[in-house]
Amino acid sequence: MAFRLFTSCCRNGNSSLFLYTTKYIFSPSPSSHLLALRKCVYSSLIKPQKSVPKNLLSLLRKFSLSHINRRRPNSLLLSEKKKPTTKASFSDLKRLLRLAVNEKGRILFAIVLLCISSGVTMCVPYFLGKIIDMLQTYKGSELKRRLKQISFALVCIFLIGAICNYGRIYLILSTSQRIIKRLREQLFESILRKEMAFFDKNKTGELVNRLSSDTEVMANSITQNISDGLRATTQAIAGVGLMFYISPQLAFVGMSTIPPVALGAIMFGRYVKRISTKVQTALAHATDVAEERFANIRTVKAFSQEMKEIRLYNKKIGDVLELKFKESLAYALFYGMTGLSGNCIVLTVGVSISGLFSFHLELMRGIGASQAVWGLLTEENSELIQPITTAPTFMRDLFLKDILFDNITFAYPTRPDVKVIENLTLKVPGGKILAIVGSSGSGKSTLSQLLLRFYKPQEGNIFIGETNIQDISLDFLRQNIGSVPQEPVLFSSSIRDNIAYGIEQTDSIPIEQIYNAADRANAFSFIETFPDKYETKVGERGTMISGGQKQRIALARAILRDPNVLLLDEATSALDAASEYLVQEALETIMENRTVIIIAHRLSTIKNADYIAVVDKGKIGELGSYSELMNIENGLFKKLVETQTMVDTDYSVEG
Ligand SMILES: Nc1ncnc2c1ncn2[C@@H]1O[C@H](COP(=O)(O)OP(=O)(O)OP(=O)(O)O)[C@@H](O)[C@H]1O
Repeated sequence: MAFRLFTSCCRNGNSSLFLYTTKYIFSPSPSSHLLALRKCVYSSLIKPQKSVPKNLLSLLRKFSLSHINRRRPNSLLLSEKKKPTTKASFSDLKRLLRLAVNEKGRILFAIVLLCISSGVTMCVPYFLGKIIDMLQTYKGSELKRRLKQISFALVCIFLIGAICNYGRIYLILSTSQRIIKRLREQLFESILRKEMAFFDKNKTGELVNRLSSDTEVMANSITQNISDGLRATTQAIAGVGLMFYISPQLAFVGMSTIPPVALGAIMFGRYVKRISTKVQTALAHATDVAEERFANIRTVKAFSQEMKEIRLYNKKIGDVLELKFKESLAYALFYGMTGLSGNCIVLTVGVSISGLFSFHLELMRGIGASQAVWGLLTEENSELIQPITTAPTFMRDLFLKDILFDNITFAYPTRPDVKVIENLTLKVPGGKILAIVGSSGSGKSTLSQLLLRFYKPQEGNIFIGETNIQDISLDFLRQNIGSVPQEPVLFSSSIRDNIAYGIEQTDSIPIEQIYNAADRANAFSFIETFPDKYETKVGERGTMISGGQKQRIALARAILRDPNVLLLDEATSALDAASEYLVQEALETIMENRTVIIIAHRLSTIKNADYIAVVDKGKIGELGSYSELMNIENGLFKKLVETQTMVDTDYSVEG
């Protein structure tokens, strides 16, 4: 790929890309590889499209994608499977077992320990026989001496067995946890990299359940289960061998029960795999209900809906129980059958053979649980996210240019038939303030989501200067567009961490920069009143501080990144006059020398804007300054103002 890029650069005569690509190919160290790679990507940002041919840009994107994937040698993204299926296949099993490849050293050692401890267990009948022989053969002090000897030998052997067992169990359990950890890391990364549309379609609780429960079932099926299965295998081989040694005829009679039981085990295995997939899905639904209710506990309580929610959760858990009953029935039937066949053979051998069958059953359970996880661990619908680095100033200047929404048509992927935006063209002049107004649901926030590339329009393009935003790397784009949403979300950490959110090296950022951002957002004084100041915990989603304080922390967060483009979504509900004033004052100072797109609900904001765009049914209905729009007889904007949709704030009274 690197060489294709190289030759393409030569062909197109692009000197800077040529230089960077050459650096990448010939640079000796991995860190300079990365640097050269980043330069390649960034160079695509600063070049106007005309000088970087399209084929070269797409090659560059593919190249960086292949690089990102190479960064993850242990990646699980191996399967091309798109949707989870319920059909058992050898590749499912192979894929599940591949999870254990990185742990093969530990697993092999555990197997050696298992062989020793199993050997010890199998020695017991032999030694018991010896003791019985002694009791019959020897008397008095000779018997005592021999018993002492054999007891000492037995204690030593049992001790070795115990140590091996200890080592085996520790290794297997810790290996299982290591696999779970890796699986969860990769699953979390894969989920987080999905496009926004994926999150519209998948529920949070379900994803959380995949992350917590499914991964555990999968890992256990290839660690603990393999250990138990191997123990059963060694014991079965030794037991069957012994049976044939003692009486081949009897052994044949006893073994005749194995084929029907094996057939039954295979059928049960398939059934358990299907049930396991259903159980995990039902559990995911139940987790989703719990997660959503906990997250919105204030609404649940305010509407006194506790009993209804309890009933709903009980119903979901009831579904899980029903499936678990079916699973238990299958297990009970299975163990009943294997127990019966075990009794038909010699008891110990029977137990080992039934252990083998249950190994198969557990493996099927693991495969069942893995179906949805494999579905999530694909590159499908994933965004190419690169680590944030500070871009040079000359590249950031791109974001001072005009922003053009060029003939955009868009429908949300979950509702493809409803065109939220249709043939919309809007130019936001660089360095100016544009207020977007319009009735609720007219598509204002959608425009900001398209600019942040949360979604891709079905038709049309968005340009910054002459560069299509699709040709700008995602991290670079989002790093340079500061966004303050209508309802800012804080994470359950300290105020300091929340302000620094979005800065890659949160710990190394000088505290003065945080103070400065807080000061500019008018948040400094209220933070100082808290006993723990910047280390104050804000609670889950910032529930421990007020709405106005939350907004100012979110503003400080946006200011700290010093973006050239600001996207502000004003809250529709009015804050108290003092908070309103402080937020507004902060906004006015930070809007200077930036391109600002503000989804406006307040008259004061609208009056301060250079331009006002009225969005009406997914199109731009009117565009102009405040006085221009107010002068349009029966105009959309005039009507909006007259019908008091806007929040009019008069700070002179209470501010
Ligand atoms: N994630 C989504 N999936 C499907 N439809 C959506 C999604 N988000 C918004 N919509 C729909 O798109 C339309 C435009 O929504 P948008 O949020 O852009 O409106 P808005 O003008 O910002 O409204 P408001 O002023 O009330 O915030 C609405 O009909 C809304 O229901």
